[in-house]
Amino acid sequence: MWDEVKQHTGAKIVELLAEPDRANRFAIEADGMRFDYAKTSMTDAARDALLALAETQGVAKKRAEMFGGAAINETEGRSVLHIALRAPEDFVVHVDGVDVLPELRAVRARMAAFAEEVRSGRFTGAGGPITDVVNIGIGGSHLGPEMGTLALAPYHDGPRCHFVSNVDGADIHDCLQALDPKTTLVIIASKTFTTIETMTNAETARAWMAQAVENPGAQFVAVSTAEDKTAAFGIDPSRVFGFEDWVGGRYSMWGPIGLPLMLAIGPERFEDFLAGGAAMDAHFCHADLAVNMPVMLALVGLWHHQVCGYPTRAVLPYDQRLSRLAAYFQQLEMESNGKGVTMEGAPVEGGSGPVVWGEPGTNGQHAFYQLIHQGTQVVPCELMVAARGHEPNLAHHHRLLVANCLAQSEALMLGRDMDTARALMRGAGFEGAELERQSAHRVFPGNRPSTTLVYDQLKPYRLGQIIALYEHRVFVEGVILGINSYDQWGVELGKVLAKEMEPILTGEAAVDDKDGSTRNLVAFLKSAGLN
Ligand SMILES: O=P(O)(O)OC[C@H]1O[C@](O)(CO)[C@@H](O)[C@@H]1O
Repeated sequence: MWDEVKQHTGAKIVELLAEPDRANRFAIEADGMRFDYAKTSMTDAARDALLALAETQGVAKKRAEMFGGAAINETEGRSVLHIALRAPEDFVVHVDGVDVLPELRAVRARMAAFAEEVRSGRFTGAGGPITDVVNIGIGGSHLGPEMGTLALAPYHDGPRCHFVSNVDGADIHDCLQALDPKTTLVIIASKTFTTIETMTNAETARAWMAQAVENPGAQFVAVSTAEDKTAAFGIDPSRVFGFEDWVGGRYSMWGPIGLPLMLAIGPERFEDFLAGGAAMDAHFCHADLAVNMPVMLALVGLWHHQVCGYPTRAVLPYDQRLSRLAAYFQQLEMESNGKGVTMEGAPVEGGSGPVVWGEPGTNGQHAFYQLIHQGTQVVPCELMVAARGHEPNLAHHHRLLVANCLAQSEALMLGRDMDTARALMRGAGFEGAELERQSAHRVFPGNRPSTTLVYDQLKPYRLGQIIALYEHRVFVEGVILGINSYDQWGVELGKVLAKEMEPILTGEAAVDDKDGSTRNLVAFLKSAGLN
């Protein structure tokens, strides 16, 4: 599948950029955002070949199937309809013959009414209006609301929101110790309401609240598809916000899982966030493939990993408030496309999705960028930055941020050759063998690819666009690879073995069946005070 595209590798980015109008022909501007992929080694011929692949692999057909409610998550027999959570008024989609939009809108209206009650102080805890909200969830029931709430901090005018995910007791301990149970609302967010981390933390939170509050259940909210289980936990149905199993966990922040974000920024701004997502959906559905942002972002991703063989990609937002974006994209991309077999069960050609990682700039520049510039493996960088921040009195900070973002992509591309390094070191007084040695350390190979996404400001609408852009990128990559991007069987085995392991630690089950390494680790932990 990749042979034709592979013939087009090896171009020098600076030479490509010297071609007429490359900077415009390898960029897409739509609805207030510009995606620049001119600083990659993708040639016109490579792009044509990749676009041909997108056509033959049926991206447009699959896209229509997804938006039409077909059960494209074939291994679980489910539709994939997170797009319905943010759909415009005139959108209609049926699942098993039922128009799903009215119910989704009814739940959103209930969420909004509840959020307004909490934000206005009409909904009270035992000690008065709610000051703090603790969201207990993990994976898709945690990363989206946490990332989004951090990202949109300038728009917060509701209660403070906190997030607990890890089963490590340190997480919930450190969160709760600063809070007053009488004015705290706890959201238990779990699609299945069975996830061990979330249910363990939920029990701990309930016990914490019961020490100070007569009816702790009254300060609990549940977000789940499993309404029988939320009832069994003792949460009144009026405070349960349900959603359907055709919304994948990592795609769920648009619906009730986004409740903490709605509480923090208010229902109206949450609607702006949804509108941004819907606008990206419209672009994805209607723009030609060659000028379609999610499609081209996906083709750049495939170009770098499956064609050029770069093992990872870095997400580098130049925005401190996007500090959890890389973690969010890690789940979105790696849980979706980290699959070794195609929908038919055959090995994936060219490998599954890459490792995704990153940190906000400029912090990363003083840490791992060394390897990105001079290490021996190429790391394609996905940069993003807003034209302006939210602190007009600190505009000079923001200018520096933007300057660094642009300078990094330039430095990665240009590099520094030996002659330039020699000139530099000669100027510093070196000569002979020492000049050669010192200069070698100051050479940058260059020709390192990056893409840059720019927009005016990180407001709710833009965040919605960015998240939907990456969701559809994952979809397109998955379709071309032939992967089911919407299941996650790879997380199951560890869960099963952890269940077996716990009784071994308490001594209720024997360790003898385990391998020697595990037996020794258990023995050491026990001798070191395992509790
Ligand atoms: O919302 P739940 O059912 O608690 O699941 C949390 C997360 O766990 C996973 O199933 C992985 O273990 C994710 O896909 C999901 O987002």
